[in-house]
Amino acid sequence: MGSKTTSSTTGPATPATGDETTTTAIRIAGASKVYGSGQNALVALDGVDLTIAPGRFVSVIGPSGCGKSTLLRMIANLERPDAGEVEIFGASPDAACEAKLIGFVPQSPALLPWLNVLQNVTLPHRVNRAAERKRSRAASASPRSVPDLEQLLDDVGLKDAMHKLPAELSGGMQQRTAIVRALGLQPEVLLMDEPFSALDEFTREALQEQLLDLWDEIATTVVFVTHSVTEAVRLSDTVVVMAPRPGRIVDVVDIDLPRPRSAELLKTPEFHHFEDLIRDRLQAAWRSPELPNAA
Ligand SMILES: Nc1ncnc2c1ncn2[C@@H]1O[C@H](COP(=O)(O)OP(=O)(O)OP(=O)(O)O)[C@@H](O)[C@H]1O
Repeated sequence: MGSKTTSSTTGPATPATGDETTTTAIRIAGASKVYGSGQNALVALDGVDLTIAPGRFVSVIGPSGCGKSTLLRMIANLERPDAGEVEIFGASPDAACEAKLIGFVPQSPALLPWLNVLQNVTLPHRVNRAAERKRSRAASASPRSVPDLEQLLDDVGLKDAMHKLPAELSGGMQQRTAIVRALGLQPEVLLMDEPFSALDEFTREALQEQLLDLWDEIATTVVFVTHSVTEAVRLSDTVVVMAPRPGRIVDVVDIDLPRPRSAELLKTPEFHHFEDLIRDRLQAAWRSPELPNAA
């Protein structure tokens, strides 16, 4: 059982092959983000370094306003850093989006209300397929294989809801639809911003289990923002702890609990050990002195 402090490399040590692109899924180096200017400048992120190996499940946790979403949005190419670099498999976030390497699941599922579940999850695929057909014709390459989206819906318990509209679904069902929609594009990196925060505890636990099953099947790299210590410990290989004012990483803790992580594991002393550890680190993050504003 181990924890690393103030290191921000997650995953097995990167061998010194010189070819970092194959051993690093996400590399963030010295990334800073300031909103506003002058007296109103707010340093949302200050000199963040983080390296994530392919296939890792990494959660980001920290007090409100510490920059978790900003960090995620930077990886997703929805924000640009004011300083520093972000790379996804050696490419810029722009190029990674263009190459469809990134899937994003926001806090609210954002389904198209006039399409049923199956149509919602297949829509991005149909749009991409048309674009890809054009590309592959030009490059004489074969298009990417299509995942079995109906099977994925079945896997998360939505078989009987495939032809229902979003308005006919519970919050948990809508969020499962959004997850399958993101996974349907077989992203190399799946970014999830508090996807289960609006759900009741039982639904949340069930979805955690289903997400872990899907992750196991699809073997993608996940960055998952959460406020829940239990959720972070259950899901993750690594938990990144952030502090606010300015937003920064203060701790990186490896969760070396066995997998699969069933609901039973949540009751074990080993699990509680990690919960306590992360809670302590979070409390320290709350108490950590405000650093001089770097803006
Ligand atoms: N577009 C924006 N313009 C101005 N300030 C912003 C913007 N986006 C975020 N901020 C500020 O940057 C800081 C970090 O925001 P961010 O949403 O990344 O934090 P967070 O850790 O995800 O918060 P929460 O846990 O409450 O969702 C906050 O103080 C927020 O008010």
